Amino acid sequence: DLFTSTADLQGLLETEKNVPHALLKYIEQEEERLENLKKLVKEYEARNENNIETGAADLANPINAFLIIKKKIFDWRKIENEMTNNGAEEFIQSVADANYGIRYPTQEDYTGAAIGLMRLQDTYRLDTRELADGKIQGMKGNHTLSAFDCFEIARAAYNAEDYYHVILWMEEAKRRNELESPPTADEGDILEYLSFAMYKQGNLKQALRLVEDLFKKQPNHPRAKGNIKWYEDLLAEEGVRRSEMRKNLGTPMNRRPSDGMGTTERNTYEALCRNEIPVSPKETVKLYCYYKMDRPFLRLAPFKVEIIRFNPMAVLFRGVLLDDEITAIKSYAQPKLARATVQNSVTGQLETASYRISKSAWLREEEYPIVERVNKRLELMTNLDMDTAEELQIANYGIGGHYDPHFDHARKEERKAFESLGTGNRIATVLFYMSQPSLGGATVFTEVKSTMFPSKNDALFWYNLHRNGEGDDRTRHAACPVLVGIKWVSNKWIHESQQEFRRPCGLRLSDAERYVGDLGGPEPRFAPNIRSTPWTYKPKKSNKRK
Ligand SMILES: O=C(O)CCC(=O)C(=O)O
Ligand SMILES: [Fe+2]
Repeated sequence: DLFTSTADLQGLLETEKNVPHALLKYIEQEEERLENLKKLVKEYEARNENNIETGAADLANPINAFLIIKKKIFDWRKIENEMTNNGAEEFIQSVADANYGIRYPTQEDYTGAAIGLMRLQDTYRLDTRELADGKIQGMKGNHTLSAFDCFEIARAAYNAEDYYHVILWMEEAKRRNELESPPTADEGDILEYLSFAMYKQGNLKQALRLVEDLFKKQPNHPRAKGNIKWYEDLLAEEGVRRSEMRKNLGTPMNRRPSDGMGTTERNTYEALCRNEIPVSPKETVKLYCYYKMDRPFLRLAPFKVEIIRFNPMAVLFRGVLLDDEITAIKSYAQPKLARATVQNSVTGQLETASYRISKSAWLREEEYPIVERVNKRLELMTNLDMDTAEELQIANYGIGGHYDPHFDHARKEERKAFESLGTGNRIATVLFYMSQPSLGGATVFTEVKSTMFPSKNDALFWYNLHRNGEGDDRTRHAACPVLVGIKWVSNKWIHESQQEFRRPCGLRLSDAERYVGDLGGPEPRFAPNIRSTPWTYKPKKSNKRK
């Protein structure tokens, strides 16, 4: 599929160049075929003149008759072959085939793109008309949607039984269709879909009015008349008197359907995506940045660390991936991009899901020296052991691409997760931002309510587990849909095993880092972060001992 990744969509534009060439080749083939057919016509014409005279006599002999039949069959097959063998199928296949260098969108891409647009509309509260005008948060694009485009978006919603969006987009289709000359959509179809969606959303009177409008315009419509009666009967059942059925329509109800997410979480998630939830100055005043120099190498090349949140701690490493490294990593990942999967919490199996729309690829350090270099850097950044970490994952989001709120770590009930890796749970996450979308695409934490907009070259880091090994559910987070622009990220999921001395266990839930690699040394806010104090066991002094 193409809609799940903008990187692949870009490929579509580039490979479109090949279409004229392929079409020309097909036309040449067709011309040759028609020439052959013309030759066959000539042959037949010549033969017929002889045959008609001698043919009748030949038929008397059964052997001759048999041979004539046989010959006719073979002749006819030749014609049939020449006629049907027009290579169109092969041509279509070659165009649809990625091997030819052209990947053509499928119906699924079309639907996926439409659903992505509706997700953007919901998350960022975009007005349907403005969106159709190509306006996004005041920015004017250079394309607008026709009535037919709106109709198609509405139909994608209809197929997903999402009548909320059917109403929004069919109404827009209707409005545009009335302004267009000639109209691009079929008015009858719009009215029929719209009236059905009105009925589904609990607006019987509106449904009746629309279907009557349809009947007025198309008295021979196969369903209009029957539907009028149907809606009238339903209204009567609800105790509406006949004289009232066409009065007091009011504004139609149109409630957004609930998806898998709870309403509260969804509201928080979307508000965070719009960056509408302010952080208290009481919290922000405590934040600071420092140079991480707690490893010998870092004395020469310190990392710039910004603490962006305490409890649970998250930091941003500034400028840890160079532009050239990003370009290289993207190019390695591009041919490997595949639709991102999620783990089924019951079976542990990987599957695709509409709540995660992106494409991703894994890069092995054995294969790419740059990836090896990044892994080494990750060790210096986090002070954690990278031998047990997962390979570097690269992700590119598509139209309205997003990832609904989730945990990176496995929760207690998800026993099967990471079982095959044998390296324990995901202790920490590093998220490199490899591009900066113009609008949207933030990483948001729905429990602690923080929003982080991607900034290219930087990396976000947080611990997923408490020091006692339990999952820290305050790390629940999501990737907001990309509104305008392109989003590339890269994740490193670091695991528990082999961190025994890197991040020693804490006994209480409250044992928490105040900075990256905190082993109990002074806070970098007050002292240079030049040495990680080795972890030592210090028993509490007992009062009783003398
Ligand atoms: O892309 C993002 O902002 C977050 C991605 C993420 O949470 C994930 O891939 O697990
Ligand atoms: Fe995540």
